[in-house]
Amino acid sequence: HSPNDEGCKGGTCPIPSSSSVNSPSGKDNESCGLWMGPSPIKNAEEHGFGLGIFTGKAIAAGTPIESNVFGHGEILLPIFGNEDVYNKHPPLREYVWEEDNMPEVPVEYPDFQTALFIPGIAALAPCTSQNYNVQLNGAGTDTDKPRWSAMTDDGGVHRSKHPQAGAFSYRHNVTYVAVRDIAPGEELTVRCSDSDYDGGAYYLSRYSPDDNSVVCLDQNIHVDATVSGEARGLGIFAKRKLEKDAVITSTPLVPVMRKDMKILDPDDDPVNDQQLMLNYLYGHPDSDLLLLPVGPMVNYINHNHEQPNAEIRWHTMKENHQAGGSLQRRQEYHHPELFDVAAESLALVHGKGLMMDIVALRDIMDGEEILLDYGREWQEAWEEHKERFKKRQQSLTEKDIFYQSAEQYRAAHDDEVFRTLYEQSLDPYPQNLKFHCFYEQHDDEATQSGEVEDAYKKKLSSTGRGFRRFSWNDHQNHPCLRPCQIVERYESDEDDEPRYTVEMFRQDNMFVMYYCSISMDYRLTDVPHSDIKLLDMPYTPDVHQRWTFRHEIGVPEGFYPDAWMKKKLRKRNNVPEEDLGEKYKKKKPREVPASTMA
Ligand SMILES: C[S@@+](CC[C@H](N)C(=O)[O-])C[C@H]1O[C@@H](n2cnc3c(N)ncnc32)[C@H](O)[C@@H]1O
Repeated sequence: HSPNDEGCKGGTCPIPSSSSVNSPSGKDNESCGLWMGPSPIKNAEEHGFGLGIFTGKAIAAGTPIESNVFGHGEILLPIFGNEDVYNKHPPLREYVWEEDNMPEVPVEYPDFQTALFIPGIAALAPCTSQNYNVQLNGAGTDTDKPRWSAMTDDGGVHRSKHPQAGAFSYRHNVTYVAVRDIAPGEELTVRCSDSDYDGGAYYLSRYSPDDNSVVCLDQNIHVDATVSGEARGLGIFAKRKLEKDAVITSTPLVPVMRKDMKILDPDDDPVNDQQLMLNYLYGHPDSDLLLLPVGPMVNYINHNHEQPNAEIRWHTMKENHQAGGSLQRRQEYHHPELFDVAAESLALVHGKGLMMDIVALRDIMDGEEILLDYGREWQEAWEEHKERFKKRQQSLTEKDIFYQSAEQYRAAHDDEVFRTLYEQSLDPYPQNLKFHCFYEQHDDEATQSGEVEDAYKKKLSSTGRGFRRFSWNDHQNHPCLRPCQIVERYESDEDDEPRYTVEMFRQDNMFVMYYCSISMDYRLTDVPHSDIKLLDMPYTPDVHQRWTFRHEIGVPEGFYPDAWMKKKLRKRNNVPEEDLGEKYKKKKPREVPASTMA
């Protein structure tokens, strides 16, 4: 890339890697290892809008980013059963990934499409199919098999004992890994199927603590298991002494309408109809507008009603970075003029956003957990939830008491081989678990190549039934995940990993993504143990139960401007049509196209 004049305004210059300024031989930044700032790439490549993430220090190929910088990876918040995220293209669409990057997630909620939201790098960094410098852990080098990985960990809660069950995400520790050496100052770019822009090195030419269009991300905080009262899961901790009024971290916010957090209820299943994501959104009871933090690690911040040590405030921009100032609109994220826009209109605007700061209310000691007060409404809702939970505990069924999620089952039986159908008849698995196998869908291929066995063809034509048989080794890539049952187990000549013969049925098509459906029943041999997953049956995990807690985080009184509040008679201050920012819409595609996509 050649230097681009536009991108250099405001001191953020895309500089070719051969440049002597901030070149790959540049020195590590002493004060900041990872920062967030106006993205030269988004500006120069017209690739979405807003902030990017930059490394202050050299990163060697193979190094995990977030777990290195923050001590832990990001949270994963699936958005279950919300096709509007794709169809209506709200601003949230710019920040989510498609479900097939982690096919075990939509298995939980197969009736409607699921989107994957991971804050931080996954949400903010520009993505490209070539010359990216980081990719998600688990992605491997095989382009047809992204298989992102997240840790699943319920923090020790059980649905029969803990009111926290299902109220926070059990999926976390998602980390990007450098795919090549990355130089100090370089913008992080992530892998996806988008080829509009072909990657290459871009640098934010400076990081200055005085420039508040740039936020240092790792100076003040790290992530660890929460130690705060009734919170469970993870939390954010001070990694040095912070003075009263210090900005601990800042985050861009994405508007979400309250109604969009309602889940389409699948017909027969009594599931919670509020997204888990609601528990991570900020809002006011008298407003339909909710705000989703998309900056790194902020979604881990827990609540303390009596003794918070931090509060949220709107980010302020110094004069030279006020909207319309020296930054290009594509790079200017914080737009205070949105305070005058009505909630429903704001939730349609692309190309503009708002930032909030997490600010110390008092001096905070090194190692203290950062805690916000989620507000009185939240506290009351939580107390009510606990009461309801206690009542429910008096009438628990054995099913609830002895419930074991797939994660809990796996943790207890990690080193066991999988039992075959025959073995299961003597020693069954819990009823809420089901085997799923990765495979390569190849109906078309089989019919076209005439590969289908004669016997099978005959059987199929006479009865319309029968198994299509093949070896798992016939294909290299296995992006599809389907329910399967285990027929046989045997040793392999190649390694110590057991192999299995499994069967998959057409009738299970309704539980899988459409392009993974099969038109005949399959019998696969040689399936390796590592490509078979014991997963929760649809709608059974804690997060989908009606009794789980759902409530947004309350913003302090006065935080929301008047224009965002529900009022019967208020003159709407709508954004003019031409300012909805259509050109800033950026599709966040799947990481790589599944080979079986039509
Ligand atoms: C923004 S998340 C906080 C991060 C969460 N600990 C995690 O690991 O994902 C908010 C949710 O965490 C839980 N939580 C946070 N603080 C809590 C508290 N003081 N008491 C009970 N639950 C809390 C609630 O389930 C709440 O809806």
